[in-house]
Amino acid sequence: MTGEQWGELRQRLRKTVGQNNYVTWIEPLKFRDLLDGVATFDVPTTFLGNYVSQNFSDLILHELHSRNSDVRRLSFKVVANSDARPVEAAKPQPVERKPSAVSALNPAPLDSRFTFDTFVVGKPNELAHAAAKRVGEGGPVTFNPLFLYGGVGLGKTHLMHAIAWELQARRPDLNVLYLSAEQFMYRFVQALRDRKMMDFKEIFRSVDVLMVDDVQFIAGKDSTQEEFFHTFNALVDQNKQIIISADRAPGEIKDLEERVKSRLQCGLVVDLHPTDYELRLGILQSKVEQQRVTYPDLKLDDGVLEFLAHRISTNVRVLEGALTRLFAFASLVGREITMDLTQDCLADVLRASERKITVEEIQRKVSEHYNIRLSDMIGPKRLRSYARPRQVAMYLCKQLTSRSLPEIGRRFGGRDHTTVMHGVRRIEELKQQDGQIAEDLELLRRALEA
Ligand SMILES: Nc1ncnc2c1ncn2[C@@H]1O[C@H](COP(=O)(O)OP(=O)(O)OP(=O)(O)O)[C@@H](O)[C@H]1O
Repeated sequence: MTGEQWGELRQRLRKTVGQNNYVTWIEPLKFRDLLDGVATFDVPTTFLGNYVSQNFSDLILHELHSRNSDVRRLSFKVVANSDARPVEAAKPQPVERKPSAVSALNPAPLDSRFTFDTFVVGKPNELAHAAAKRVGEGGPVTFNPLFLYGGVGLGKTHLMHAIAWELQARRPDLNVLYLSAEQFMYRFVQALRDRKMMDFKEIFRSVDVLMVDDVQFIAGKDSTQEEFFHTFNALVDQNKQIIISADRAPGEIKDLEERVKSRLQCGLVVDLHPTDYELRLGILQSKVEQQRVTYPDLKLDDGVLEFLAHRISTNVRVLEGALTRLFAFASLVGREITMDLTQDCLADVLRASERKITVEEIQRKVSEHYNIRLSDMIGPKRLRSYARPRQVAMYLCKQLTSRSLPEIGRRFGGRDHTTVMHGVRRIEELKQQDGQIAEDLELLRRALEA
């Protein structure tokens, strides 16, 4: 690609993203060069680079590919000051280094923000952090597997990525493969379908470190579990490190075969406990530092962080989102971050965390809204007139409560968490395509948060 071609492409992007987005996000990108399939752009701030990479890189790559460009990845370099720091695209580097068979797997990319440097340690997560650090050193395998578990948004994925980054830096000779259990299953099914099981086995058995996120996903999937079990054993026999995460302890994962459970338990099992006030405050302070890169002059009143750490105790993701919104809002309206502004800007988040919305409330509101009986929503009937409201309710439970998918499943007549996941995804899709559903969701959300 040349600067001129980028100029043309920008004009096409203007049509796709609309004038406002174009002026705010696309116009400031200055094409720098294209090297080894990586197109680099100069950007004025880290924030802009991150935002574009998270929200527009797929679109830009799509446009490039439709023009037969051989750009594989985008990278953004901050040029506001002399020590330009590269900001990698949000979905950038695959973990693996060697151009070996592993690269054919195209596993989950790592998030460049999830490193040990950005992970704040406190009482609730100190053991998990210490164990992850140890594994990240890449020394002799002492516990196998390392099994990390904990509730939603408590940092499991963050720690897994941090281990992978650390290993990549310290031991570039190792083949590190990170993927979600869902991707493991997907690869497995694909290999079966394409009659490429030998390749599949070879790839998985040739890694030095295997990391599987959200392993609860394979519960109830018999043949995937079976294959996972064999892969697991083969790697342990070769003394290769395995790291697993899940939303609960191995023994508590329903529909997981006993032999898999006991395998998972035989290494070091550590949990991430719900955050306490001190940890939340520490995380907020560290996130403020990060926001400072984008908003160096924004004034933050004393007491605001303490207030947020007290009031938002659901999970770290919510806390983080609240802070990002607060900074963006204050900067847009050109005001200091005072307590008043905080309460104004985060009214919905504060309300939601103040008044814990329960699964039962959601079920009741949704059944009233669709005029069906509560028992029909929870019961086994599969008619669309019950199934759709049920999926809407599941979706809202996932969005508005901190319940895990298995927990939600249990409250919907003992359904499997994969049924919930399917329901949630379906509504996510419909929300985009069906105005009526989008409106229903919005109404219900407002009614529940009121
Ligand atoms: N101790 C921490 N320090 C800094 N950031 C944290 C910490 N714990 C969690 N976070 C941040 O909170 C967000 C959610 O974390 P993460 O995705 O790792 O959660 P998870 O446990 O994998 O959740 P899920 O069950 O939803 O997959 C991430 O942006 C992560 O960086």
